Amino acid sequence: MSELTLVSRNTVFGGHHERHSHHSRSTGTEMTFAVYLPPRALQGHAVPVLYWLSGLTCNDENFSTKAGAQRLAAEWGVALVMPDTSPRGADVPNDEAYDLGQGAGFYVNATQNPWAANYRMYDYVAHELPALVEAHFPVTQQRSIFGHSMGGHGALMVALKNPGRYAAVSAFAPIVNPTETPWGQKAFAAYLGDDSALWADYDSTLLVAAANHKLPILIDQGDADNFYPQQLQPQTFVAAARSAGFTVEFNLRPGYDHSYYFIASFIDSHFAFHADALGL
Ligand SMILES: N[C@@H](CCC(=O)N[C@@H](CSC=O)C(=O)NCC(=O)O)C(=O)O
Repeated sequence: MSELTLVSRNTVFGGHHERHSHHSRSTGTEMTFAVYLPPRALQGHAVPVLYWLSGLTCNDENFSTKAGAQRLAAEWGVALVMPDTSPRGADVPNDEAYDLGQGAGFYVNATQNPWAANYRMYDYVAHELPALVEAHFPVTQQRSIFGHSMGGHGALMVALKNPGRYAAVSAFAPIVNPTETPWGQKAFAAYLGDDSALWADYDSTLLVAAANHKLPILIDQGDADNFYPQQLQPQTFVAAARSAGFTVEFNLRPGYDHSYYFIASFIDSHFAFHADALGL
């Protein structure tokens, strides 16, 4: 278990918003993540954890500073964990495009060079980070997960691949079918190779059809999102999930785009959804 180095701590809504760095055995790099500990945790109670996965170009700070989530985490008494979206560093492979390389790890374990050595974000967010969080902070083993865009893909995919680990999953404008849409096809070809049959293991729309554990799912999508429907296609996932017997709430939000303004507008309902699933 790696040691944590405290990077910063801010008091917000009576809790602590902390950034920590540590050596990751998954990525072989120094990783930074943020955790929000609500007042209830600071008072000595173990609290459930809500994991947030961000989208392309983000690190742990986008959601921390733009979504308004700490007020809700304080009110509901849940910890929030916000990882980076890729390994980083001068020695870590990168690409000049915003949708590949640093800031664009797609939450997969890369098998192709030059990415394979460091781009193991599936192992990081699904296994290493939860173990680290549960060892270092006053949290229970109750978990839930949500995310945005590339992080919405990550949240749905990680939840579906780990039955019973998460109480619920929700997403804002998720990339639900990366094997069939341009962002996903580009990233999966680079990270996983040209054999598209090997991509299915990370595609939520394909995973949901075969999933036995039916956790509740919530998806919000803005209809003024400039990446909708070309990159996102949430209705494809919703149809597959409902056919497989999942309960899915899907909201198409008139006038909303892909930004954190959209996320901030509906973050309350995502917290209420996860709180209900966590029995809060
Ligand atoms: N720079 C790109 C668009 C990048 C972008 O919109 N990133 C989104 C996530 S998109 C899917 O994963 C984001 O969350 N950005 C960070 C923010 O704080 O808004 C372009 O120009 O098209």
